[in-house]
Amino acid sequence: MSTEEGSGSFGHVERHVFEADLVDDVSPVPKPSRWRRFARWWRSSTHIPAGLRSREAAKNAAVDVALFLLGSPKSFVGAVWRGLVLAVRTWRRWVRVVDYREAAEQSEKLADKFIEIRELTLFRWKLTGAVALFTASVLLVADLCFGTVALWGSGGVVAVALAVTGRRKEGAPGRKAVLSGPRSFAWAMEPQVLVDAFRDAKLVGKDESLRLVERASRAGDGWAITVDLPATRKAADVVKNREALASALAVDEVQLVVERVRGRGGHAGRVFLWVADEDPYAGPPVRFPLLEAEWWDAWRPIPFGVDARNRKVDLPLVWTSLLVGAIPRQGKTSAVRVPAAGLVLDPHTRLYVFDGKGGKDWEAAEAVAHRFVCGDEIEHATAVRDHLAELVAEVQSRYSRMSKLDDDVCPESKITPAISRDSALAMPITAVIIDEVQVFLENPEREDVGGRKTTLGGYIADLLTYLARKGPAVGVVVVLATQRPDSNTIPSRLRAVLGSRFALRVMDWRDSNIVLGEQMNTRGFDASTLLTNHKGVGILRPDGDTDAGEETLALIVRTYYMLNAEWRNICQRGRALREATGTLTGHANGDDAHRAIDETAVVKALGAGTARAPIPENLPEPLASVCHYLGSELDERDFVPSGELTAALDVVPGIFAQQMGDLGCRPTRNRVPADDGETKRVRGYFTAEIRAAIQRFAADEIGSDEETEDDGA
Ligand SMILES: Nc1ncnc2c1ncn2[C@@H]1O[C@H](COP(=O)(O)OP(=O)(O)OP(=O)(O)O)[C@@H](O)[C@H]1O
Repeated sequence: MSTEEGSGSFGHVERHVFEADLVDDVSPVPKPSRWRRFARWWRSSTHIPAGLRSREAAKNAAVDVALFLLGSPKSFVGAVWRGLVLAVRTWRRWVRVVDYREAAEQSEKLADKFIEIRELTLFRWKLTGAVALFTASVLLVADLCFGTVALWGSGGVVAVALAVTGRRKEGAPGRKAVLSGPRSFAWAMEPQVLVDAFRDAKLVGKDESLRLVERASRAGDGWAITVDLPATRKAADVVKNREALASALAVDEVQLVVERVRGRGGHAGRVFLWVADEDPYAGPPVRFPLLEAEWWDAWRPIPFGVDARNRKVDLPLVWTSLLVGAIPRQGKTSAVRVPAAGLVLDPHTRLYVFDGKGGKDWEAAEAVAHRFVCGDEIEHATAVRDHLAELVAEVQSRYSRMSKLDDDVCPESKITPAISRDSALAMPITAVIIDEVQVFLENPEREDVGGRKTTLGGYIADLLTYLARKGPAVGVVVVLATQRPDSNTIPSRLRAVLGSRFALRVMDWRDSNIVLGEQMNTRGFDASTLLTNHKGVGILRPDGDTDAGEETLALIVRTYYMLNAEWRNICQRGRALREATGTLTGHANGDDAHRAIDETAVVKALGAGTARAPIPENLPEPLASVCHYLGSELDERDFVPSGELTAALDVVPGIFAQQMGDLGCRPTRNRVPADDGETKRVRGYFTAEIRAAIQRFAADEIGSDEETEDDGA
C-alpha cells in the first residue's frame, strides 16, 4: 500500500514540473554571515582546544573542571600528608646517619666507625635544633613585622612544597602494605577508575584508553555510563567478559549490566554500562501487570518480566515459540504461566494445556483449555499424542484453507489478527503449553508410526517439531517447559525450531547451551552462573525473527510473579470472556470428543522433516551407549570430544578409545569452542565416523570381519 502511495505522489510532482515555466533567474546563494563563518572556523580550528569547540564538549569540559576543583582539596590534603610523611622519614634517616651506619655494617666495620657515627649523629641533631630555632625566630620576626599573613604565607609555601614532594607518581617511594585492604566500587565520579578497570580486565591495552560518550549519571538505582572502546576493540568482547570487568570494578556480576549500543547512535565499539547500587534481583517478587486487566490481545507482546534496571521486557508469542528450561524450583512454571495468562485473557485464543507433573499448578487452566491433560501415566501420554496429532491435522487443514482465501483477507500465506478472530474461518491463535514436557518426551512405550518403529516420546517429539516448525505461520504457538534440558530429552530437531528461549538456573554450561543455543556461554550468557536464590531470574534469548530479538542477543530477566489465587482468578476471567464471546470450546465446555483425523496424512506430514537413519538393535558396546547418549545429535553434530563421551558414559578413557578403535572409530584432534570463548584442540570423534561404523555394523561388516578372524584363529 505504501509503495502505491509513493508512486502516486511521484506522478504528482512530475506533472507540476512539466506544467511550470522555466525560470532561469536563480537567486544567488546567500553569503554566510560573519558570525556563521567565525562559528564554522571555531568548530574546525585545530588551534582551539577540543573542549571549547562545541557546546557539548564545553559542557563536558566544564563538568571535568568542576569535578577537578571539587576533588582537588581532598587530593591536595592527601599529597601534603604524603609529603610530610616522606619528609619526616627522610629527616630521620639523615639525623640517624642511616646510610653511613649501613655501609659500615656491610663492611663489618661498625665497631671501628661507632665513635665517628655517634659524633655525626650528635652534630646532625644539633644542626636540626639550630635550624629549628632559626626558623622559629625568622617566623617570629616575620609575624611581628607583617602579622599573621607571613605565617600563612610560609605555611602555604611549605604545604605546596610538601604536596609536590608527596604527589602520586609511578614507583613513588613509601611503605607498601603486603596485603592491602578490600577493594570497593568507586568509579561513578572518576572515569580514570573505569579506564583502569577496563585495563585490569584486559579489555583495553595498557596504553589504550576509553572515550566518554555519556558521562556517568544516575539511572534508576544505579550508575549508567556510555563509552567508546579504542578502534581495534569490540563491544561484544566486553559483554562476553562481563565477569572480569565486574571483578575489576569490585562489584558482583549480577549488579553489572553491559550492553552493546546498536542501531542509530551505536557501533561495534560502543558500550553501555550500568552498575546497580545493590543486587537488583533481591527485592520482593514483581507483580504481574495484567492481574487486573479485563482482557488482553494475544497479538501484542506479553509483559514477561523486568530487567536489572527494572525496565519492562515484553515477549512476542505469535509467529514464534518458547522453550523454558531450568533445574527444579527455580520458577519454571511461574515463567510459563506469564505468557499463558496473556493467552488466557484473549477470548479468541484456543489453549492446549498439558502438565506432565500432575500437581495443582495448572489445575485452574482446566476451566479455559480446549484440550487439557494433567498427569504422567501412560494414558496421559497417549492423550497428549492424540491431541497433538489432531493439531497437526488442523495445521494442515489451515494451510489448505488459507491458500483458498482472497488476497485482501490473507495477503501472505500467514495468519493475520483479523483471520484469527473471524469465527467463520475457525483459525484462532492456538497455544500448546506443556509443562514438564520431558515426562511425555521420555515415554519409552513402543510406537509404530506408519510402519516406522519409534517410541511414544519420539512420536510426540516429532509432532511438536512439526507444530513448532509449521505452526507459527498459521497461528499455532508452542510453549514448552522442562527441568531436564539435556540433548536426550529435548531432541535437537525440536530445539532447533523453538524460536525464543528462556533459561533459568541450570546445572552446567552444557545445559545452558542446550536451552539458549550453541556457544551462548562463550558469548557471555551462561544460565548455570545464575544464583539459586534468584528465583524467576533467567536469561531470555528472544526470537531473532521478531522485533524484540533483532537488537538483543539475550538479556537477564526477572519474570513477573503471580500467586496461585491470582492465576486462578485470571483463568476464571478468561472463561467468562470466552463464554461472553461464544468461544468456550472443547474440554472447558465439557466436550472431550476426538475429531476424526486422517492419520496417514499426519504421518506423511511428519515424515518429510523427521526421517532418520535407523539405528540397528544389538549394536556392540560402547557404540550402542554412544548412540544412545548422542541421540539425534549424531546427525546434527560434526564432532564429539572424547572427554565428553567418557564423562557421560562413565568409562575409562584408555579402554574406551581402544574399544572404539576396534569398531573402526579412531580419535582425531579437532578445534572446539572452550568455556573462555577461545577455541582449543581436543581429541574426539567425528560423528561421520561413528555413523559409518553403525552402517558397517548394520551391513554386518564388523560381524563378518570378526567371524573371519575367529575362523582364522
Ligand atoms: N518471578 C518470580 N519472582 C520471585 N519468586 C519466584 C518467581 N518465580 C518463582 N518464584 C519462587 O520460586 C518457587 C518455585 O517456582 P515454580 O514452582 O514456578 O518453580 P518450578 O521450576 O516450576 O518448580 P518445579 O520444578 O517444582 O515445577 C515459587 O514457589 C516462588 O516462591
